Amino acid sequence: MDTSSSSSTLSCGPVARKVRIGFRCIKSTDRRTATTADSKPPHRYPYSLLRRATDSFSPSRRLGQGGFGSVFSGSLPGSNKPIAVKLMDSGSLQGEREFQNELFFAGILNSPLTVPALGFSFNKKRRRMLIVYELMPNGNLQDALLHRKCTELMDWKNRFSVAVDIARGIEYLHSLDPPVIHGDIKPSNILLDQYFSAKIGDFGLARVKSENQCEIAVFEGELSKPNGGGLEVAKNPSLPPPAPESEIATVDDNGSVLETESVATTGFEEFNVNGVDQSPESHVRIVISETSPEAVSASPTTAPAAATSPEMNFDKSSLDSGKKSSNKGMMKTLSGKDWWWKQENSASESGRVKDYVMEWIGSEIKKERPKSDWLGAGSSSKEVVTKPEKHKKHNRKRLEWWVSMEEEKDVKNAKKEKSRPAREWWKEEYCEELARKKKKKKRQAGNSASDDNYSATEDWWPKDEELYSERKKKSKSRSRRSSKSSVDWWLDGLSGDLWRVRRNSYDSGEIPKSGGISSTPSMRGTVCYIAPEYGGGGDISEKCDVYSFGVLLLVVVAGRRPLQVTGSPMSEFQRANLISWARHLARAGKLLDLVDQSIQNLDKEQALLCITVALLCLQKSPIRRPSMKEVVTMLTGASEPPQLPFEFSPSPPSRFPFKSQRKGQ
Ligand SMILES: Nc1ncnc2c1ncn2[C@@H]1O[C@H](COP(=O)(O)OP(=O)(O)OP(=O)(O)O)[C@@H](O)[C@H]1O
Repeated sequence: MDTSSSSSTLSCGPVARKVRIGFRCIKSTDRRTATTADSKPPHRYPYSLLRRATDSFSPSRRLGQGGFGSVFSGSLPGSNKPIAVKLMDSGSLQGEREFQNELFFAGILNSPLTVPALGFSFNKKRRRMLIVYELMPNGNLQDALLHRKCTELMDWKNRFSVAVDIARGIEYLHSLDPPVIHGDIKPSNILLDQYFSAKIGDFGLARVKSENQCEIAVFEGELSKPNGGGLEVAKNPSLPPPAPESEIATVDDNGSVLETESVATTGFEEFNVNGVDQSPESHVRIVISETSPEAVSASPTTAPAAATSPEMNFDKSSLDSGKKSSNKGMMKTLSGKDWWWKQENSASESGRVKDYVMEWIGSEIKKERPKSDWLGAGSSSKEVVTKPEKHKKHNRKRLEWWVSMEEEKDVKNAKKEKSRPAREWWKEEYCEELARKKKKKKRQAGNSASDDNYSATEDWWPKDEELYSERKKKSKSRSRRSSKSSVDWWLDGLSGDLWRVRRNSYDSGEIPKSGGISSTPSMRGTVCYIAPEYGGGGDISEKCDVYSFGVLLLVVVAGRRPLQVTGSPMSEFQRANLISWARHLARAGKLLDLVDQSIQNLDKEQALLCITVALLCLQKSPIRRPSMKEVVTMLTGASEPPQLPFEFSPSPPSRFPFKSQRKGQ
């Protein structure tokens, strides 16, 4: 593996510590190879051993609380390697599913950029599930940066290094085939080792990109022109176009078909929804790629959708060969990491993950499984069963045990979510527009507020009709909220039941805690970090992680939460929403105002670069966001970031949203 890192001794802080400040140079391909080669099934530890190792899960050893339980520090007898034991509380089906998910990914991921998992344990009697990780001595980034304010992280070089580590980590996940989407990128899921190197953790909500998911690729400028030629012109204005399916098969070295790929092209107007402009240079290509059955099974909630094979137009010319070959390699990677399914054949003693999950949920699955299951066994759909299809079916059958009782509910929930209208109120980028219109109306009505500051602020926080009506419906909660200010109400909207996402006050800011528990059923992601399209019930894609990374990058640079209401004067109030604030500063040409004042040895250029990259990642339209690969090249200086979109270009002070429009006209 091509891994190199440089270290230097940090002069700040009470004790000089060795902190890595260089960048590891790990190519994606190297990582994949390394992952395959080093991969070992997680070890199954006796429950009693882990209980002893953590002093019976002593509160004094508690490192933190997550969505499905607590994490404890400990040490195994005869080993000087400290461990972190994640203990799932009993009785939570959601937690159970996340646990299985996390364990699955713990087994297939093996990179210096992710938190290393050592094994797992299970106690049937107590209904306890445990995952054992290497202990990350510097805890999570949220805590280190915002609570403990570690001196190490007050040095710009280290902070920037953390940002690059995270970007590389996500890039690594996306570079796998099929790509792994983390789905919950946020500072508390980033853990710091003894050198303050950042590693991605908590794969409870991670997903392998599903079979039918659209991979949206946008190429801009040079990138948009394959072979330096002209733009590909969209042929199919609608998605999915009714046409016979065409496929490309990816074969392994022995000539066996590993996967097939159906491809379609479409016009960018397809994505030109919600008034998002597409630059003339942009175009969109949609690749509908099939993943392996293993991948489908790893993604319980997305799998049902994957069962229905879409009929897509196929445009061979639009397939780039690089993609095909990389797919081939990556498919092999996943197959090579097939320990999960192959454990039956292994001579391994107690490390039978499958057995243990069978033990845990097997009988319940039999009881609860629907007759026509989406994994293929009871499929009634008309299909010509080709050899590879047969092979797939066989695999699918083998994986049936993966289905948990919650699946059916999830499918229903997902359908409901999709039929719901997009949350208008999330469209922060249009807040300004709204604010302008409202102001104009007010003025026309002769109600121009005497206090400019007040009216600006009021407009700045969007009032959403939908939220308003939902609020009306919920009379109980309304009466509780009535005593709060409008901002409290808005914050409640963010954290509350309108989005069924993981909630974590710890991450987003001032949202009230609910006993420290951050998980809620169904949808994924954490408020403030979740991409708007996903919150609206859209498909999860790599671009969701890109968005979350954008928020995280701003948090790293600004040293504050994405939502922070201090209760101080109106001027503070305007900065409460970090994303909006960053956008406003971009327009005002004052991006550096966002930078954490406590940072030492600031490299202004790098800081500007980070904010610029963050704003690119935070574009509402997923297709306009850069890929993580592009993010890494920009952050490491291997490529120049493109110009910020027009709406972020500095404009005369009159356009600054918090000042009177009239003055500027
Ligand atoms: N390997 C580890 N080493 C050190 N601390 C850890 C480790 N794993 C987890 N922790 C600590 O335990 C906390 C809880 O972790 P967990 O992944 O369960 O939940 P979370 O990410 O904080 O919350 P959520 O479930 O909402 O995503 C983390 O924030 C971190 O502080």
